[in-house]
Amino acid sequence: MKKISFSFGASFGGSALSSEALRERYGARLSGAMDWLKGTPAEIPGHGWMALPDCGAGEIEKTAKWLSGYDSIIQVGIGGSALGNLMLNQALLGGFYNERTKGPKFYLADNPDPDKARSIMELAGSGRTALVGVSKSGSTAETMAQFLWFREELIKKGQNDEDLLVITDPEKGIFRAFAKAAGCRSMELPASVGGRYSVLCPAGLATAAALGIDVEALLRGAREMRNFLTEEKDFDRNPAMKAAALHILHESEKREMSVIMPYSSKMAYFAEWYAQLWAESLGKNGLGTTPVRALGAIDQHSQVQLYTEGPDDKFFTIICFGDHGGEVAVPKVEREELAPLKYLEGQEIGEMLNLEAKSTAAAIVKSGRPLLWIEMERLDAESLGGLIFFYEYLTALTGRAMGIDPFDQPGVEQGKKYTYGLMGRKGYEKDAEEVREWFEKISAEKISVK
Ligand SMILES: O=P(O)(O)OC[C@H]1O[C@](O)(CO)[C@@H](O)[C@@H]1O
Repeated sequence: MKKISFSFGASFGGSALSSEALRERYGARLSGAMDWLKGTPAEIPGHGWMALPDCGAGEIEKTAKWLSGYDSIIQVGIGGSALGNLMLNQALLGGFYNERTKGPKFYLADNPDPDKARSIMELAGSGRTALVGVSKSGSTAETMAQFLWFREELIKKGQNDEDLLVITDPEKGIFRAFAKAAGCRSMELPASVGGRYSVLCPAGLATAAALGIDVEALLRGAREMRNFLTEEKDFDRNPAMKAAALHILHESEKREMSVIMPYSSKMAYFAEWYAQLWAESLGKNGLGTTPVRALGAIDQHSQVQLYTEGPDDKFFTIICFGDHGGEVAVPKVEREELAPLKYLEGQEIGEMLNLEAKSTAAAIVKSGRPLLWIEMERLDAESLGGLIFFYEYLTALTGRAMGIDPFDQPGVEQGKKYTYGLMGRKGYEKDAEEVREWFEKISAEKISVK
């Protein structure tokens, strides 16, 4: 794995605590959380993601080979069953993949949006299409509704259940029952892995491998990061322990937002993926910090005013990349009226992005706000695997040290049940009744403007 470095020099901001006091206050609690994370999935439900880097890519590569024979792949899934794929594809294949590829085109239907679904089907055209359904629970309404619709569309164009792949719990759920009965291809989303921690299992990797992403390298990077983080006991040498302590400290001092701001267009979905991981894992029992996705340099021109002069309620992370690849340099400035732009002459745009990251970090720190600076030598599969594992471990560690379960999501389950009820699913009648009662309250005191 290429180097990933974590710089904590400006991570206290307005907090009066010193590094020594941070270690003293949180060190033992975090060591305890690390010991807890050494448990097994049998002892800790939802803990199976820690073993995923050891699973190997064998079965995934086999399925990927089959998928890559299609003209297009449509994946349906939402939340953890989509964001990991979107993140991997954007970070490692770059923009405009479908326009450039000689292999299958890839479409991900997450939000149930009729316009998007129709457009995907149109773009897939008359070529052969594989439909991949990803759902841990095998029952999420958005995913199941779209799966049923796309399946029907495939049948209309003469395809059948041999063109389906279902990735779901090994035993439970409607999806598994369907895969068994229909005899279609299926892969396991391990029972011990929750959706938002599932990117390094078939849920995230099967279609990624079909598009040419180096899955072995991703897993290798994750493995190296895991081995480092779980073996390094020294608080001052373990970036996950230090970062977890800082997040807890800042939350306790009312810095209740966690801003993540990578400086690369390829990492916009990384911030989305992180937001689910962080919010769904840690937002419990009245605790948690709100993840804020930002993207450099775009958000310099949108949010940085608030970051520097708004309330001191955020802990910032900026992620910067040593090598952006693809040389794009500003040409010679010859026209006289453009002379003030001569300072840009010969400058690399990728380098400009990095200088902007430094400038934004400096401006944030100058305004007294806390900031963690992460630098990745390169954005490749191995390093991304490392960064993914870092964030999964950091999240689990922070949650445990905060005294909450980082692997459940009872608050989202309620909304899912309400939707089932409103859509007439059997067994959820009481939920439907409840949501109607709440909605009476919500829709009172209405002001309509014609
Ligand atoms: O993979 P599933 O079970 O369809 O769930 C999709 C998403 O819905 C949630 O259960 C709730 O939003 C997430 O945890 C999960 O990633």
